[in-house]
Amino acid sequence: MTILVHLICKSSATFNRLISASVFTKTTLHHLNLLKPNLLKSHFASLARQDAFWSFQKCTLQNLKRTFNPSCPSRTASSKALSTLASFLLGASGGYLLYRNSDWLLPTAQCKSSYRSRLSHEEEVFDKTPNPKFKWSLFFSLLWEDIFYLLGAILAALGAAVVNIQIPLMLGELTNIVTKFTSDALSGSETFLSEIRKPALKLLTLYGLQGLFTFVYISLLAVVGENLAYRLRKMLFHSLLEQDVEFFDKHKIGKLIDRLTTDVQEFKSSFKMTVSQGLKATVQTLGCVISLYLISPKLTLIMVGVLPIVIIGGTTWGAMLRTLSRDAQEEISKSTAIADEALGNIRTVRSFAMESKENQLYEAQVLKSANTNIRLGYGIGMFQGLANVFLNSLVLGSLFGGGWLISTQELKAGDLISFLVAIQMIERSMAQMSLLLGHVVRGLSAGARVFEFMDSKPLIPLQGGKRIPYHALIGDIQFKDVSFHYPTREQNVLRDFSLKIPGGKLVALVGLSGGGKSTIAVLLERFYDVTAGTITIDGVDVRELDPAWLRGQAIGFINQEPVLFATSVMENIRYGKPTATDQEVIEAAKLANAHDFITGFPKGYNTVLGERGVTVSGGQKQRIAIARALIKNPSILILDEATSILP
Ligand SMILES: Nc1ncnc2c1ncn2[C@@H]1O[C@H](COP(=O)(O)OP(=O)(O)OP(=O)(O)O)[C@@H](O)[C@H]1O
Repeated sequence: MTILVHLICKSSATFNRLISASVFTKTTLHHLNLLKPNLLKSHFASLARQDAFWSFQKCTLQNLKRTFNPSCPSRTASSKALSTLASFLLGASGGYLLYRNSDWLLPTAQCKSSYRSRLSHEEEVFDKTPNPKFKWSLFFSLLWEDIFYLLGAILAALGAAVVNIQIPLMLGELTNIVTKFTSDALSGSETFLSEIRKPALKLLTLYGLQGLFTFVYISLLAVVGENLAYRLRKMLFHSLLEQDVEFFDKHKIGKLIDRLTTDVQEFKSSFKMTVSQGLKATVQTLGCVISLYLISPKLTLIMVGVLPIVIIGGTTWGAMLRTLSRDAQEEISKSTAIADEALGNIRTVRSFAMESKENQLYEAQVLKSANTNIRLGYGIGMFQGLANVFLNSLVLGSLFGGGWLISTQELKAGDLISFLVAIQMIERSMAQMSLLLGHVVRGLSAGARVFEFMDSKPLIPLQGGKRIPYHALIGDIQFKDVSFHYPTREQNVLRDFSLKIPGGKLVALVGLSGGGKSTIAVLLERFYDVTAGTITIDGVDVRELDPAWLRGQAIGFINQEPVLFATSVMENIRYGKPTATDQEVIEAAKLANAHDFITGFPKGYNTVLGERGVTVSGGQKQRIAIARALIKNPSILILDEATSILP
C-alpha cells in the first residue's frame, strides 16, 4: 500500500528526520522507518540541538516559505538570524525564556506583562455573543416526553394547595366549638367529644391528604427534573461535540463546561421549585384570599387593597435582581474558566513559577464574583425584609380589624382564627414566592445559556458526502488559489496559495513560525472552510467529501501537541480505530516504535495514563499518538511536528 507522508516541519530535528527518511518516498506502511531511531541519525544531528544555529538555516528557507504564503512578514533573513542569535546569547544569560525553537524566544518581562493582562484581553476574543434568550418551544418539546409525570406532579401540588386552603377553615370551625364550651351553658366532655369528633377527624384527614400529595408531587417532580437534566446534558454535549472548530476558538472551554454542569443544575432546581412551590404558593394565596372573602368580605377588601402596590414594587425589584443575578453567574463562570485553565495547564504554570500570579488572577475574579453575589444578596435581603414587614403588618391589621368586627358582633372568634391562619398561610406562600422569584430569575438565565447552543447547527457537518473507495484513492492533493483567514481574526494566513502534491510523495513544508504550515494541514482536514479557492483530493473538492470519512479514514493527522486520554495505552491507540483487535494495536505500536517502552511499563498496554497523558514522557506521548494515527492505516499521513521531540 502506498503511503503519502506530509511532514510539516519547523525544527531542525524534524527536518533531519525528513531527510533521513526521504529514501522512503514511495514506501509501505511497514517500512515507515521514519519513526525508527536508528535511522533518524543524520549528518545534521549535531546541528539539531543548536536551536539558534538552526534558525540561520531556516532563514535561508524563507524564500521557499514565501512561495507558500506571499503575505508572510518581510523581515530579512539576516536581521532575523541576528536577532535569533542575540536571543540565544541572552537566553544563555537567563534574561529570556528559552525553548527548543528559537522563534519562541520572548523577553521574560514581556511575557509576564501579557500574562497579567490575560483576563482583560480574553474578553476581546471569547464569548462576544449577546445575552442569550430563553427558548420556550425547545423547553416544552423537552418536557413533552414526561408530560404525564408532570401533570401528575402539578395535580398533586394543586391537591396539596387545595387541602392547605381547607385547613384554616377547619381550624376556625374547631375554635368555634371550643369557644362554645367556654360558656357555662354548655359543659360535659361527652357533648364536647361528640361535637368535636367530626371536624377533628376531617382535619386529621386533611393533614394525611396533605402529606400524601406532598410525597407524590415531590417524587414525580424528581423524575421530571432528572429526566430534563439528562436530556439537556445529552443534547448540549452532543451539540457541542458537533460544533465547528471555529466555535471552540470563540468560546472558553471552562464556560462551556459550566453550561453542562452548573447551569443545568441551576435550571433543573429552579424548574422543580417553580412547579412545586410556585404552583402551590400561587394556588394557596388565591384560595386563601377567597376563603378570607367568604369569612369576612369587609376585612378582606381592606387587606387585599394594598396588594397592587406590592406587586408593582416586587416586579420592579425583580427586574433589578435579574440583572444582578446574570452578572453574578457570569463572574462565577469566569472564575471557573481561570481555575480550569490553570489546573489544566499546571505544568506550564509550575515551569514559569506562576502560581502566585494564577492565585492573584483567580482571587481577583472570585472576589469580583463574591462582590456581585453580595450585592445580589443585599437585593434579595432587602426584598425579603420588606416583604416580611408587609406580611406581618397584615397579621396585625387583621387582628385589629377582626377585633373591631368581633366587638360589633359581625365576626365570631373562630372566624378570626380562620382569618389569621389563612393570612399566615398567604404570608408563607408569598414569602416562598419572593424566594422563588430569585430562583426563577436565575433559572431562566441559566436555562437560556443551556439552550443557546443546543440547537445550533455547525457550518461544516460531521458527516455526509462523497467517499473515494480505498483502492481508488491515489492521494493527489491540490490547493488552488486558496485564501484563508481564521474566523476569529481578519488577517489572511494564506492568499492565492497554490500547491500540488502528487499521490505517493513525501513532502515537507518548511517555514517560519506562524507561516501557515499547520493551517494547510487543518484546511486539508476541513477543520475550516477556505475563504476563496479550492482544495481537492484526487480532483474532488474537500467540501464535497464526507468529513467523517476524510478525517476518520483517509487522513491520519498527528498534530503539534498530541493529547492522550486518561485511559489505558491500549484504548488510547484503539481510539484511532475503535474496531481494532489487540493484535492490531500492538502492530501499530511496533510501527511507531512504541511497543518496547509500553511493554516496559509494569502493566504494559493496560497502563492507565494520567489526564491528557501527563504520566508519560513527551516522546512516549508522541509515539503513542503516532500509533493511534497509524492504526487507521490512512492513505494520507500528516505529521505536524509530530516527531519534534523524538530522539
Ligand atoms: N485558531 C486560530 N485562530 C486564529 N488565528 C490562528 C489560529 N491558528 C493559527 N492562527 C494564526 O494563523 C497563522 C498561521 O498559523 P499556523 O499554526 O498555520 O503556523 P505554522 O506555520 O504551523 O507555525 P508553527 O511553525 O509555529 O507551528 C499564525 O499567524 C497564527 O497566529
